[in-house]
Amino acid sequence: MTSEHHQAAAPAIPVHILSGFLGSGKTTLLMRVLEQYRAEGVRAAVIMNELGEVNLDGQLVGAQVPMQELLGGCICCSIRGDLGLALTRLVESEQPDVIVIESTGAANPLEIIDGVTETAMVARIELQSVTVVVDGPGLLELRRRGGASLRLMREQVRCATGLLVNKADRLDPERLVEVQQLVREWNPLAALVVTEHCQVEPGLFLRRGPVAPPRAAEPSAAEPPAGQAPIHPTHDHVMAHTHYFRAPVDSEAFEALLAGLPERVFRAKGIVTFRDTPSRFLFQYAFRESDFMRIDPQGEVHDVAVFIGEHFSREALIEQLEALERIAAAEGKS
Ligand SMILES: Nc1nc2c(ncn2[C@@H]2O[C@H](COP(=O)(O)OP(=O)(O)OP(=O)(O)O)[C@@H](O)[C@H]2O)c(=O)[nH]1
Repeated sequence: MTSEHHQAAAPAIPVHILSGFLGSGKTTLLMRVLEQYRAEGVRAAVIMNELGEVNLDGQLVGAQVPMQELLGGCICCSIRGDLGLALTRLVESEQPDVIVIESTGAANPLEIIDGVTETAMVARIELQSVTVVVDGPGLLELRRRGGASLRLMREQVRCATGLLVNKADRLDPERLVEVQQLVREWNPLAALVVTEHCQVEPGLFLRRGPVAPPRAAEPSAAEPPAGQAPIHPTHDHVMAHTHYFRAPVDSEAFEALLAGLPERVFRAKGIVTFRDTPSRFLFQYAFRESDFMRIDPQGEVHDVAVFIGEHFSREALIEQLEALERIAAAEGKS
């Protein structure tokens, strides 16, 4: 029974899930949507889930937007119970007009959909959409390599009610068509737009109002086609390493470290202080592209870097990071 049939009951709060592979542009889209909500006077609340121990993207969300953080694990498994708790807490304390859940890029959206719908039995919420941001060049790279991450990306695409094929600026027209065809093969039903930096028309995604219920496109996840590996996504293979910097580092050496990251590290982000420039930076790295943004963090925020990828050598990375700190310390003394 819908809420209209209950004169006394307040309408359910729409919940939108924002999913997509590591570094695809979820936070970029979230910022746009929050800006839109703000302009329209819609009170939004956000749940952010990060694999690392710190929420760097949370730095970008303004203090006026109520936010619950689920850190150090993935909502679809290790901290799934926390999702229900975070949702009920937001409903009770903030009574927002809308709730957006940004999942980790490693999450299986089916599990999150389950988590939200389970909570909807006890809290006044209603799942309205699952928007998935696809990293265009990243998808082609993963397709070349195959494996568990490709299967996870496919599962995310299958669950979507809305799809953004993002980073179109980094694809030539043929490759862009290739990505669209692949995505359409996996999910023929969802609304699909091609974007650069998640620029979508206002109102296209994460809106209030009914949408088709999320469902996995055929063939179903439970029944993989004969001869194929089961497509139950697993992200046991995805690991995160969090490094807290003990000292400012040299900017060129740091950029060289990012440029030389092994292929298996898909994603890195963090806050760094460089010894050779005056301000602090939020850095982003996804599929070999890096980006630096000057920031002035509120409160006490450590310099930290989170690296996410598939079976990479944690020891080798730690050694490189420590070498960076040692060089900076030695040069500081001389
Ligand atoms: N070239 C290019 N870069 C983009 C585009 N969209 C986003 N980016 C960049 O990609 C990086 C990752 O973007 P985010 O929005 O943080 O991605 P995310 O999916 O939230 O990342 P995780 O939360 O770590 O999984 C940032 O440096 C963005 O500026 C795009 O269309 N083109």
